[in-house]
Amino acid sequence: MDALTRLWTEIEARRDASPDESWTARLLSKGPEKCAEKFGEEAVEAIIEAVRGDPERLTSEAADVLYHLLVMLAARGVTLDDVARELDARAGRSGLEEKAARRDESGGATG
Ligand SMILES: N=c1c2ncn([C@@H]3O[C@H](COP(=O)(O)OP(=O)(O)OP(=O)(O)O)[C@@H](O)[C@H]3O)c2ncn1[C@@H]1O[C@H](COP(=O)(O)O)[C@@H](O)[C@H]1O
Repeated sequence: MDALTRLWTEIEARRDASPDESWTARLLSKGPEKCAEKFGEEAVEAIIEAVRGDPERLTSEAADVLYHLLVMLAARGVTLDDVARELDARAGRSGLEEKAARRDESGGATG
């Protein structure tokens, strides 16, 4: 089992745990908005470490980001499988190609 799948399984298993015993349960009990806020904070911390350029600290912050991303998804009923399917659907299509297609659809607006 890969690390993300293991983590997702643990998060799902903590849904009904006591908020006194589980950080995941505590976060989920505060609602999706709080989970989203926490994800945002962790993302900013990862950005700071990416700019500073310390690989070990960035690795640690990236792990926090991935954990809090999964909790945010769980709070809104989106599964890791849902995201994996979306990624698979994009496989093999260059981001540049996808952006060009969107530009054509919107009549030439750039971004
Ligand atoms: N991967 C994680 C994980 N990453 C981060 N965190 C917690 O996220 C919390 C972040 O809180 P804070 O913002 O207060 O911490 P911080 O970012 O250091 O902020 P400052 O203190 O710097 O302000 C900390 O309590 C971390 O321990 C995690 N908590 C749990 N997991 C996984 O989830 C599983 C279930 O954990 P529980 O739900 O706690 O049983 C664990 O076995 C782990 O695998």
